[in-house]
Amino acid sequence: MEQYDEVYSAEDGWHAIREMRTRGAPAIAIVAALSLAVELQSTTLSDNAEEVQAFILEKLQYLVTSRPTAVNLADASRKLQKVVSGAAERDESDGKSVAKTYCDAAAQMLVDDVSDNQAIGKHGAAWITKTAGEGQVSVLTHCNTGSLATAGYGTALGVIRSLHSNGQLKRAFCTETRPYNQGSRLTAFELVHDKIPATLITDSMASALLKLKGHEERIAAIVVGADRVAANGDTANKIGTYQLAVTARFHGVKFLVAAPRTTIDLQTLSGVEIEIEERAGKEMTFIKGPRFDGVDLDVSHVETVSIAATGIDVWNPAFDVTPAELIDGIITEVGVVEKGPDGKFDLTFAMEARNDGLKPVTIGAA
Ligand SMILES: CSC[C@@H](O)[C@@H](O)C(=O)COP(=O)(O)O
Repeated sequence: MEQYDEVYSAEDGWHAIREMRTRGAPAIAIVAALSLAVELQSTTLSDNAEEVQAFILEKLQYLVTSRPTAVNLADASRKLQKVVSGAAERDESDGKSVAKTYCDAAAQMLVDDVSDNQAIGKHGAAWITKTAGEGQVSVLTHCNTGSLATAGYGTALGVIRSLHSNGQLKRAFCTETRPYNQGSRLTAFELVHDKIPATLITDSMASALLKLKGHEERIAAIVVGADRVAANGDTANKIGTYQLAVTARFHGVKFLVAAPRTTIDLQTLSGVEIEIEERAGKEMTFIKGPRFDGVDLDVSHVETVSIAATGIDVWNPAFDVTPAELIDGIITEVGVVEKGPDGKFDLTFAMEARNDGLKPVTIGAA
């Protein structure tokens, strides 16, 4: 079932993010930025440029409080604040022109995210096929990193889309991604929608999949998204990512992180500095689904049912941090960043690389 929620204000955007009606690091940033753009268009604004600037800054600061782990939102807020400050300082500026500059910059973020994802898909697919050699390959992914988590196309799912459109994909495997089931609800939906050959597994089946079917299915890589990549390459992503990286290393399967550079945070030096969001225990102890009368499912009646003993204590971190040492490459829109001879990632180089065609970069094998 597809349903669209309408967002008219920064407050609507904040709630859509906090309540996870929109989620995924890049999508959170874009929805936040656009929610304020919509509000600006329907608000009677002051003619005074500085007053409008102050209004926008206050709303951006509020939006950033919606969820802590994904850095894209803080990054977008910082960039938009800069754009707005520049507009307010221009001699001829007035309130309306400051608001228009904001709205144009927010709309451009949407456009840029889609093209960045397509470039990520292309670089990731090239790296994987070059590393795996002749023939089609399979890939395992976690959580949802597709059109429902970004402005469109997706990051890790963009790599899968790119492999599929090149005729290089044998099969995509996706985890259920407990406790919120982004894999079975969202990734599986996107894979079925795009008619990509795909198989759903529970999170606990990943090691068995690599051991029992890795060879036969030619599972060349586990590719995941990211909510924040620290300067040393440590990566915060959906809970369960870390254990996938451990099992990938044990089974000799490549482990790749696919993320636009808006997800790379050079201010955060390593994973220990990343704040991990803890969510309500009810996400684990209850599940939503159609009413079941013992024989048939009644899809017209969705109900929430308890799947755990009442009273049990629950720990529900939404993300974990995968140490850089377990990551083989970070796929960005300018190329795949590999470790240098010292065994470390140099993400500064990727952040400085240009993607406007003036100074093409090739990082890694892509
Ligand atoms: C391209 S999205 C990358 C990550 O944001 C994604 O894998 C993820 O962890 C999303 O978490 P969520 O809690 O659903 O917002």
